[in-house]
Amino acid sequence: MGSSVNSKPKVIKGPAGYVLEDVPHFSDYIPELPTHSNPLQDNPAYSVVKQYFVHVDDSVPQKIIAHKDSPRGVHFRRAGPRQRVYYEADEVQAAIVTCGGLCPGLNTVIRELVCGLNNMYGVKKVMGINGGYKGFYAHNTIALTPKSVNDIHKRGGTVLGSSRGGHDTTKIVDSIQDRGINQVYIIGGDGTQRGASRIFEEVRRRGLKVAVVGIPKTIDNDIPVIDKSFGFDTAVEEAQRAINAAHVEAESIENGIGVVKLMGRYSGFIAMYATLASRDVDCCLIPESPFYLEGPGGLLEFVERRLKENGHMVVVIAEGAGQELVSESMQSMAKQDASGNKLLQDVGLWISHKIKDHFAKLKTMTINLKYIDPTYMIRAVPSNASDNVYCTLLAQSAVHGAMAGYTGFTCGLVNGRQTYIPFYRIIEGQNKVIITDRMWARLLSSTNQPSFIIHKPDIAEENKEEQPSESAK
Ligand SMILES: Nc1ncnc2c1ncn2[C@@H]1O[C@H](COP(=O)(O)OP(=O)(O)O)[C@@H](O)[C@H]1O
Ligand SMILES: O=P(O)(O)OC[C@H]1O[C@](O)(COP(=O)(O)O)[C@@H](O)[C@@H]1O
Ligand SMILES: [Mg+2]
Repeated sequence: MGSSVNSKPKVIKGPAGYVLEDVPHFSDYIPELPTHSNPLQDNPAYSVVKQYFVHVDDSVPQKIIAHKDSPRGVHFRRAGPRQRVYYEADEVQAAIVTCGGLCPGLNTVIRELVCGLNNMYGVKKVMGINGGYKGFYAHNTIALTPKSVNDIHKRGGTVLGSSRGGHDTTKIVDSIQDRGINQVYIIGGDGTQRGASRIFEEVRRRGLKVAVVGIPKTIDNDIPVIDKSFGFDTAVEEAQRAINAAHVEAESIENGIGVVKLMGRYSGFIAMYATLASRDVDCCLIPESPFYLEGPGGLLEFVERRLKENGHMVVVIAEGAGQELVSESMQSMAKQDASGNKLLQDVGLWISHKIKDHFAKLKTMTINLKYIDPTYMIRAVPSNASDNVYCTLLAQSAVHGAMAGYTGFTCGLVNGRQTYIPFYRIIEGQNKVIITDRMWARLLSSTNQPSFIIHKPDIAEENKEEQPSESAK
């Protein structure tokens, strides 16, 4: 593992409560590095753009809703090309690595990093690290050229391969030094960005001129601060196809029930957006909103009612929903994957059995339930048009930032603008659906499903027990 003394956050304060949570720069720890004029100023495609270079003081506010007297609040550095760069083209040896689970758009980001480095800055030496973090020290590298990556954006997955676990900071930074790498582009989710932050700290401790740049990836959309992660739109679109199939099946048979499981380990964004987009879903269950099955206000009562009203229904369940219920009923222990993420039980299968058992016992209604699990199919598709454009902008922002000498940052869209966000802000928590926010209220009103809060008998009982009696006060 690297240095235990982490670099301090760079926070710059201005008038009227303005705060810039800035990102590290080579000049913070390496004095008197030479700079060069940005080659983009002679590039015919870009040289015509007025004010193509981003002003040094440009920043993007984290919150755009403002009150008359409220302070200006937290800002992030605006991404984009700078007038001066810290590398000459033939000096750069870039490396790209993809870590964690698959996500639509990974290949587009790889392609646009390679093409962006080459076309905008004339960088020819780009290598791919094979198979995630452990590839730095356990596998051979792959040479990447604009020609070799030309068509990869049309394919799902990652041409570099990926993995969980295997993050060894010292071995990774040794490999970076041994291979002469001076720009590292690390594409991955929350776990990956934590690993990237450790790599940055070790690189800085060793005083190396190596830009460490994170590009946030996760179809779960659970990375904080940023508007959304790439591949999320594609995943929601693909989820629609599964929901459609479930609806067609359910509608075509008496008392038909379609159950669709979608990804979302800790955050139910895909399930929520797919439900809102589809209009065919009767009930959406996510990890953030606990539910219960039996009794008044429970899921089974609701299923009965919907079948009586409509003759069919569709349930969408995020894989991380109701995990406590599944563990309770199957008496199983919590397990972890190689990266330390919770390994989930198949809640879709479990809930399908519970619904079937309920109606079998009830004997008054025969149901026809079809369970669809499209999770890995959704993750493996190539990105759609809007995600492709998003991936391109992210990759180009990453390249501009590294060339300008910034390091220890993740690129991200904040209020529709590309920004550079310090690692510590990205890894401090997880983005979750807030069930007291308007979006979840919109969902509840569109499905008319129970909120599972008011009537839960157990909660009422627990509350009763927790109330101290008059004599105990
Ligand atoms: N706290 C951490 N410190 C260092 N590396 C980590 C940490 N958490 C995860 N990683 C590494 O990041 C990589 C991807 O993490 P994982 O959680 O599997 O996926 P994701 O990045 O998509 O969340 C793995 O190789 C894992 O070892
Ligand atoms: O089976 P795998 O490949 O470990 O991945 C399953 C997990 O990967 C995800 O698709 C994405 O998670 P990460 O972004 O952490 O990789 C989760 O939704 C899912 O729980
Ligand atoms: Mg993750």
